[in-house]
Amino acid sequence: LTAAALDGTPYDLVVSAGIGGGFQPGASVGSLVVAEEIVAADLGAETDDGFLSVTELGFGTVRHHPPEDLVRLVADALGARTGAVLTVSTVTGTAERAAVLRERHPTALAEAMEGFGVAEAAAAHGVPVLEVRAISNAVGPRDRAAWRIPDALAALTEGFGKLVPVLESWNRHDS
Ligand SMILES: O=C(O)c1cccc(C(=O)CC[C@H]2O[C@@H](n3cnc4c(=O)[nH]cnc43)[C@H](O)[C@@H]2O)c1
Repeated sequence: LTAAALDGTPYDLVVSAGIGGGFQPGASVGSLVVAEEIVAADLGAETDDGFLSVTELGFGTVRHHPPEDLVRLVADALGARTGAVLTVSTVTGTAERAAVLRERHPTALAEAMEGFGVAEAAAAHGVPVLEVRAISNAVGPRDRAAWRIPDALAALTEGFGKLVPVLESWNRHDS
């Protein structure tokens, strides 16, 4: 982003894409999710009164919002669901942790590990961001053998084929 800006050829859009865990039953394995919100779900502090996000602690943000019109257009083109995509630094591996995340983020459809960092970089450059996740596994008790990474990557590849015309015709100033 910095090099492109310095070159005088800045990007119009940043896309964070990859596989992710899906909260059930909303995001089944093999489906696609487009983020309405990109949320840093574990950035903050544990206290006697529970988890406090950095925003609640008085600094920073834990949410970025992709352009609403673009999210709708992309989700329609891909046949994807839309919801919050959580960024976590530890892959959820228990039903208890999944329930905590669901309670804190009722609109969450997926979790992954990169989206918030990518969105922070995009925001620092004033560039809009989009996050697309192909669901490779259910969020919950760890069952590595049940991850379907090739299927998810195939779904993502197919989705990207449909994404190009949408991105090419999108005018960010419509949003
Ligand atoms: O647990 C393992 O043995 C293991 C082996 C290979 C890769 C991993 C990963 O955790 C890959 C993380 C990678 O995939 C995204 N991802 C996919 N599913 C999830 C999830 O349920 N929760 C968080 N991240 C997930 C993530 O964005 C990374 O790019 C583990």
